[in-house]
Amino acid sequence: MTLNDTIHRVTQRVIENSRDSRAAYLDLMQREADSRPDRRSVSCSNLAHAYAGTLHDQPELKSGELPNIGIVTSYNDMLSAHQPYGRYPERLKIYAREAGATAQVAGGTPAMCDGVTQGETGMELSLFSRDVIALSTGVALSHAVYDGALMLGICDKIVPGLLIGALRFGYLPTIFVPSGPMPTGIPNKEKQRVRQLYAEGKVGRDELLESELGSYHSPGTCTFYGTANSNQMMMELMGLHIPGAAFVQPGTKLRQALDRAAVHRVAAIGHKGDDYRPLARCVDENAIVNAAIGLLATGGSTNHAIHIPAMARAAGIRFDWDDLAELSHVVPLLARVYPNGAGDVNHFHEAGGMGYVIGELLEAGLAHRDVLTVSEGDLSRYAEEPGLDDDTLVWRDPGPSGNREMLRPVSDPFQADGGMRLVQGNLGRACFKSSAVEQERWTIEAPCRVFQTQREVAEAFKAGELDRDVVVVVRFQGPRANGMPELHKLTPVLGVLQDRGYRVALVTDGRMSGASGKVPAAIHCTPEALAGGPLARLRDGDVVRVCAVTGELSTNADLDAREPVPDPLPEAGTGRELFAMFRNFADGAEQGGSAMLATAGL
Ligand SMILES: O=C(O)[C@H](O)[C@@H](O)[C@H](O)[C@H](O)COP(=O)(O)O
Ligand code: SF4
Repeated sequence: MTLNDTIHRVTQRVIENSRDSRAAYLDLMQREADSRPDRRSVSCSNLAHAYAGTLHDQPELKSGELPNIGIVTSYNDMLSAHQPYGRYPERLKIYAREAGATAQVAGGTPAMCDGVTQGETGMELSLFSRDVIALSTGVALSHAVYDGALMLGICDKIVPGLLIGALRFGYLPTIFVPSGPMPTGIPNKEKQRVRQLYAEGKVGRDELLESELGSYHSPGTCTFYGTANSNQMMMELMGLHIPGAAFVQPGTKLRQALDRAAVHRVAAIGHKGDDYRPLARCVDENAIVNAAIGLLATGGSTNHAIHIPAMARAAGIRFDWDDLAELSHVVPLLARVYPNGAGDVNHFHEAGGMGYVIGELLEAGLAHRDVLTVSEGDLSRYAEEPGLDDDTLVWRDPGPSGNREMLRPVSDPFQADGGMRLVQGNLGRACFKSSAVEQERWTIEAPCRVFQTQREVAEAFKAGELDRDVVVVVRFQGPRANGMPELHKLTPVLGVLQDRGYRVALVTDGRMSGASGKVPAAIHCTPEALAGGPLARLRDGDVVRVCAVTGELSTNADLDAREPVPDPLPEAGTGRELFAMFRNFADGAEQGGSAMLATAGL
């Protein structure tokens, strides 16, 4: 099947817009590769420092003949998703020895859980933690003694941060190693129901905690299709996983076989072999467009409207929301996973999962087959699903959808177009995740109430002031104002208002969680309110229109005739004062909201 025209056109535009920056990136990677032909060019005292801690592997390392793999781990056991990584390094080192290689933990990165910081001040560090992770990855790999890299990370900011960091060492072959979702707990919709009851004061804290623990109950990634699981989807579509590794649960034999395969594979695709697959060449314009296509076809997290442009920049590629919106016109919605549907990622995986989605997209000419992956060949391998035949890892055709409530073919999708729309007008440009919102709510026009904190919204709700058709505006939540927190704690409140029969929408320059949905929301509004953006000129009662059908985000108020309200002062506490440089130099959400990339001139 030939490639869809629109996808072809968008990709050509991305290539054209990236011509100079991509050439400069590839040139730098080539120079980096050429300047490190061999570890034996590193001085002996430097090497001795690198090897001193690796008692088992010193003889092999000394020979300088075997590939040495750097592991970058984001392990901590506060993130349920990352808890399984605690034991990974020792196992990965054993697998490396089997493959005639050595492995070292090159370094660790922080990893924060947005589930823990949701609605708290710690959330104001969250987006910038991606750049801290990229910097930490850079620090880890700056010890130039590696021939390949393995990235251990799953959750929201971690995968984008690892990828951004690793791309600056893109001459190394690099594989992402997920550790899989936790088993299904209580249905996510039930969890949401109890939250709404709590917001209305109808159940108490004990009942709420019981329900939350029924959902988040053991090690593994949380099972909603939020940012973490969207990351896993993207790594498949970019060909950076062992095919089908995304959603295999921790502690299973299959998981172990996939981890083992990742180590064997990264040892085989280094520059000394005859199948060199450096990260810089894997992540090209086709791969970035594929990531966006996957996001749209599966109704993935809105956070990736920020992360994809940021990841692309690290590879010298320019990708923006016009590209995303144009792709969204032609990429059908093939999956409905909570918050866009009832089932979770385990159900999605059982129904055919990523193998099915990628197979459908490739078959219909809706994704680039032609990408260099870390596996053999092109993206076709990712249309298969892994399994065990006795103890041998095999890949099979996933067959038809095992559950048409959550996974559908291109010939009969949930929606003819993708799950994300661009809305724009005199209030700026914003993202609207249409996949989670009922179509009759795609247009909301109502007088607005303007807030500057989530807490103020909750108070107005409790006081009954929001019991009407309303566009809730929460401003000064952009990257430069306060680090662009997720405002997911608004979901139960706005959900209750919607369920009471009101027409409600949210407009904000902040983010929502990948777990948010249901309520129409124009988010990541850019330019942000700080320093005079249009949201800073809105007043209570102005009529605001959000329309995902026509792509509008506007008000009938004469904004030009008004002065913006003054910027709030930055707040201190929970370490926020340390992040001033990230806030001060961050660029817009559409560019990735990154001070690191902006000041690096990338
Ligand atoms: O973007 C995301 O996917 C979120 O950051 C997610 O990781 C977060 O932790 C949720 O806010 C928790 O979701 P619940 O509200 O369902 O607990
Ligand atoms: S998926 Fe979200 S809530 Fe779950 S561990 Fe990761 S960051 Fe935390």
